[in-house]
Amino acid sequence: MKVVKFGGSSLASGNQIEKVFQIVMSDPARKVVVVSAPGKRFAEDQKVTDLLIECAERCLSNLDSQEIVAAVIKRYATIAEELQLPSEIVSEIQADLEARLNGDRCKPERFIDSVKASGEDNHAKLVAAYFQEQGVEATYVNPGEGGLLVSAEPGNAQVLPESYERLYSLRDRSGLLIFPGFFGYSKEGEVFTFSRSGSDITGSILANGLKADLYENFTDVDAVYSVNPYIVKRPKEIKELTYREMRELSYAGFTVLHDEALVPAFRAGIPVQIKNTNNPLAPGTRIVNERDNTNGPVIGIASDQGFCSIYVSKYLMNREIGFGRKLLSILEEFGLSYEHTPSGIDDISIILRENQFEAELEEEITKRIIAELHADEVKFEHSLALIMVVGEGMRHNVGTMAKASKALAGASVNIEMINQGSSEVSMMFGVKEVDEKRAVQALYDEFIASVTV
Ligand SMILES: Nc1ncnc2c1ncn2[C@@H]1O[C@H](COP(=O)(O)OP(=O)(O)O)[C@@H](O)[C@H]1O
Ligand SMILES: N[C@@H](CC(=O)OP(=O)(O)O)C(=O)O
Repeated sequence: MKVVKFGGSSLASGNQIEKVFQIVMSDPARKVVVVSAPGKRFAEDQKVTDLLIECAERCLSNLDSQEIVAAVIKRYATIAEELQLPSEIVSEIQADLEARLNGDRCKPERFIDSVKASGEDNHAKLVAAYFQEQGVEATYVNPGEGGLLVSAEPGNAQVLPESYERLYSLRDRSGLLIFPGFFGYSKEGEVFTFSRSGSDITGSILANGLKADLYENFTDVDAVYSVNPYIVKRPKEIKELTYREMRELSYAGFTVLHDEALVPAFRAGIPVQIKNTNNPLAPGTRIVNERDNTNGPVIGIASDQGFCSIYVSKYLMNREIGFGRKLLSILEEFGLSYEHTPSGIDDISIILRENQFEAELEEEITKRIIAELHADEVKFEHSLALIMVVGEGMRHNVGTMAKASKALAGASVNIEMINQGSSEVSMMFGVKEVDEKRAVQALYDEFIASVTV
């Protein structure tokens, strides 16, 4: 039995949904279909989820949202028309969205989640209606009724462990099950969404809960490429990679799969297959527990922008008990989360996402670190990109770091920081954002383009 998830791009139009129908029907093992909200049909298009967020935020600010509501409804109406579905389905979607927009606004973040979740919820109903029109037994499943319980964290929900057992009973239902991605219900019965792109997480949870043989994730590319195709033209496709490799890569910028979408499948030992809705015969990429190391030390190179570092130095920092804890607790008090902490004898850098900062906060943090930790120097550095070089083979190869540094030097890229992950499957380089593309290309040429598999 297979759980199959289709992303927003795969469900963006009537024509795309027809392809989805053909794919699902071509394999009787495909039992559960997880759907996203309609995504972009072309580069400048807007995702329905983005429209819904804008709509909810306008409502909260008491601004007129009629135009955006109309744009959302138009997306569904166009799809329904293309699929020749009766117009009642669109009226139901409109009534549902209006009810949500007229709902309780006392807790703004929960209000936003309820509106946001309507994108997948209503699309699952529409997709189920289309399958039924084709004479197929297909039922929409509400995540609350189906057993997907999540923590009450708006926009960042986590699955509750008891969900898995509850979801198992979905196996007994007959026909296809059309399940909306991206959200679940708290124990109190309220809607909470995962973080953005979280329909991938729903698919993985369902694969685990239903003990599926395979979790297929259909998107708009033939495979996971060894590097972001927007940075390097026609990069090599990855045939197979491990959960650990993919988790590191998706965390570091391979947006093709949400970085939290691997753990549920991994825990149940279920392979994940990335496939293309627009080219379903392409084999895609398989994510498994172990693979043969046939590709050299590096399998993929991911990068992401928008980081900053706080560099703190103090002579004899290494001998001061509790220095790191005190430093991190200052950040905790400001509600900041950090990504990495490379350190030396007398210094430490803390890498954070830049979007958490405003200029005044920077000043306050600097003052507190100097006053409370008596640091010799505190320095903020902005506009950094992190590049993650990933591969299980790195554990068995000497000299990977030296080769990477040489490649970066050859491209005149200055390395701002280096961090070798304890897992030994990744190596991270911090560079200036302006150098990101050049650095990725140089590393790709060194480790991937030159290797023949
Ligand atoms: N290394 C990579 N391999 C493949 N796709 C990548 C990679 N890095 C980033 N992407 C992007 O991920 C996109 C697919 O993810 P996403 O847009 O979330 O699709 P969906 O709508 O199916 O959820 C691709 O179109 C591509 O632009
Ligand atoms: N629609 C949600 C959830 C999701 O997973 O979407 P997509 O499959 O289009 O990445 C979002 O945009 O965040």
